[in-house]
Amino acid sequence: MQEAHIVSKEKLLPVTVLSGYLGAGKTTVLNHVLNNRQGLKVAVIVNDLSEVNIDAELIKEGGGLSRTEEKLVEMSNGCICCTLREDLLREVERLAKDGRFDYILIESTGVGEPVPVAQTFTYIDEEHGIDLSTYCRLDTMVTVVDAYRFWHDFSSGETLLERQQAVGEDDTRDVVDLLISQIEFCDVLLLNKCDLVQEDELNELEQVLRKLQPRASIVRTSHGKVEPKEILNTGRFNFEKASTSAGWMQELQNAHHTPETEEYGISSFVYERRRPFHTERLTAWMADWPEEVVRAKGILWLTTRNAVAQNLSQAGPSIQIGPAGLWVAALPAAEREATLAEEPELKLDWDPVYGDRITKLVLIGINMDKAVLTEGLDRCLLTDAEMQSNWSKLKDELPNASSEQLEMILSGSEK
Ligand SMILES: Nc1nc2c(ncn2[C@@H]2O[C@H](COP(=O)(O)OP(=O)(O)OP(=O)(O)O)[C@@H](O)[C@H]2O)c(=O)[nH]1
Repeated sequence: MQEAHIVSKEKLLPVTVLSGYLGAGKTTVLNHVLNNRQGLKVAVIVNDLSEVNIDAELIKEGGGLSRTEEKLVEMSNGCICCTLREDLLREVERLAKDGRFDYILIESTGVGEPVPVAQTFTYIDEEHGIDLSTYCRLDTMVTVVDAYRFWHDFSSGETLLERQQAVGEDDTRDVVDLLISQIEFCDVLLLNKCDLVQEDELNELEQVLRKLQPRASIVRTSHGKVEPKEILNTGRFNFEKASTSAGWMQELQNAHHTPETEEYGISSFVYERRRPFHTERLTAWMADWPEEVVRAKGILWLTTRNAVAQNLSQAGPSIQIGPAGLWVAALPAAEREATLAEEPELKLDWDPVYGDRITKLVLIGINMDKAVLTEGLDRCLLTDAEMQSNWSKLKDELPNASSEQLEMILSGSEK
């Protein structure tokens, strides 16, 4: 029988997770905090993809942990966001039940995604019957950004596999997509290695990060020297807020339009149209992606995939398009009515002719010319004459139109 373990909310063990790309300075931050932790008894979990846990060695050498009173848990040969998720659950449960610690600090691998790690603390794991929220609370998600290498990594166009940093053979992520996912889901951004970057460049980078992630506090550090109170016991984590904190999402929901920064020309806007794209023209436009657009994200209406809304996600040179789900307008009548009855808010933005079909794209960039970009995208929309033509003759050379999707498009299309 499972031992009952009920802890009052104030006594829940706080947890801080450090994420950030390889070499950004996570271990350096960890060592600094351990050496300045003001009497807190800390348990540290260090995750390394390889068999040899180098970071754990660096922490032992760092001398910030008391050998008798504290604990260093090494989790090697996998990633706590995927292959070692169960091990993470069990370790955290064990450390919390131990009752000796005031805090758990976790250093994720440089290639780890923060969302699944946060989910581990937020949701009951039905499979293993572990509910970490009865023992501990996720206090702060921290992302360490390497101010010196940021733009190099952001614009490299390389995949993790090409850099031999992938979690496995099927890990097809681009370096930039990983950087973006770490920045867009966090409570605190540590802009580290500031000693290596000019003030002006730092100001610009900070403004870009602020646009990409308006909710997080941004702290500049050199050699990981951060005030522990910036990342411990901040009480900042909130899954709901973190999940919707990305700059593009805030912009899309119109909740938070951060003003343009004149000095560095960093801005954002939403491109919204109730007319589908001519897929070939849009593909050509995207192939020559305007490099002043740093991040674009949103939903596309493509003529050649008229039944399925498409997600577009771009960061630097990485552009991904994939199905987001059927437009409600493409559902058979009975299903459509049922969906509208269930989700009446859909009616608020329902077009009498096109239903929920729409393109809504957030563009974030440096020195963007909104008029030029808007004109460029408008030229990719169907013309009035094309709107009247037979859309099934239009070509679609986007790579991920699987036959299954195309089938849905053909049978679901009302055109
Ligand atoms: N100049 C400079 N070097 C730094 C700074 N922070 C860390 N470093 C160095 O950068 C290198 C990587 O730092 P780590 O702390 O090991 O980075 P990490 O994010 O833990 O790296 P992985 O565990 O490989 O993902 C080390 O050689 C550090 O000494 C900094 O602010 N300035």
